[in-house]
Amino acid sequence: MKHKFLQRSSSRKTRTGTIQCIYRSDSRNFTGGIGLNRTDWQSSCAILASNVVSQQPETEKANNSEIAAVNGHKTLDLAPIVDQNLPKPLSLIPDLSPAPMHGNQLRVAYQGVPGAYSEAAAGKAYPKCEAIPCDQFEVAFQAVELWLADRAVLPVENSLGGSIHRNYDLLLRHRLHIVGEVQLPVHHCLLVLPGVRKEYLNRVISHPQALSQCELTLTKLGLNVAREAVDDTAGAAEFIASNNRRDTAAIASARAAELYGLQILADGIQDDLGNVTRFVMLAREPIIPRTDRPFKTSIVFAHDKGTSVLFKVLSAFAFRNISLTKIESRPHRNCPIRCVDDANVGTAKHFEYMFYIDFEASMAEPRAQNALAEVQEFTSFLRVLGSYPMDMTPWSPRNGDE
Ligand SMILES: O=C(O)C(=O)Cc1ccccc1
Repeated sequence: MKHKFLQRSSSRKTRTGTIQCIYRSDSRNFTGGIGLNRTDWQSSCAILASNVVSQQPETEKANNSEIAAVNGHKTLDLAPIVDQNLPKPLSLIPDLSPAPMHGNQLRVAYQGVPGAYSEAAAGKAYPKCEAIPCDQFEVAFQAVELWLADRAVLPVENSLGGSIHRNYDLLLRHRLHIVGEVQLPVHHCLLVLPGVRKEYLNRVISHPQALSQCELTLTKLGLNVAREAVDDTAGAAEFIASNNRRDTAAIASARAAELYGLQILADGIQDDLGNVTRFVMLAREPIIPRTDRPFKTSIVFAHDKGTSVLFKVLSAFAFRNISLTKIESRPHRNCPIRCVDDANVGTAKHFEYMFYIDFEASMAEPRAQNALAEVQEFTSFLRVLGSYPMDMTPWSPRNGDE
């Protein structure tokens, strides 16, 4: 895996001819998508498939590697990198010069600097990829939208900390498709400059998820010092090294210690051995759903009014024996509050929500198509975020630690 840098841009490339989302024609307030009056899920899939094949032949190749990678036990194949050679993350894209050609190597944008867990997730999903560090998630999304990268990798949930809500919001704001997932066991270390002892420390810095995943252990270690959140774990390690901070420790990976010349003061400091983060892989085009291996599908929906909508939606899956692996609600950004007039009582305010559901079926399966056709009946907005192979990697506490 090699590195290069991307910068942020305020411009966007216009996209044409692909189905971004499928929702009812009476949906409003949402951009990005082609409305279909009455969903024919079979033909939608066929359209998706023909778009993929005709517009982007490279996707076929990537599909195969996507499917192979999530089912295999691949480890990151990274040669040690000298500090000065480490790339600085993309922050601003000053112009829209065309992306350099990289032959067949898949370019995967991630948020953070080398040594971040997202980089490890990119390596697990696409073992021979070129990982491209970006300073923000927005930049990683833009990198794909502007063809500077082929995939973006996004952490969405953690077994200890739960959903990473901001990233769910990003999925909705952008038009990328989920084309894969990886579950990465996360093994945190406490990193300091060589020779630094616990007693010298007055601050621990890291990504907010890492800080919350290690809270109890830090307290047990007697580290009742200030916690400070930074953008990514490896960035915290880099900060200590480049600023020679002998009063600060970082929570990051062993690989970050190696890359930035830090010492591991404590190893495996996550509060739970089974600390796993789930990442999704995003692409400009969806992959063709298949039925010959376990697939998962992610959807997001909203509803205008009506009672028991959630119950009805859940029953559409339950009646077809489709298991849900996730359900999450987020306040509705475009329409966060609903006022209900009641002549006697006045005006009541209700929060409005977007619901995210992951279910264990492929959009190529009639039962999934039928379930979504039914869900569409009860909802004002429905978007398929992606149908993709499930990460079936057998898991044990030390398997695949980064
Ligand atoms: O900061 C990183 O290294 C990330 O990739 C985000 C993250 C942080 C903590 C656990 C998993 C992912």
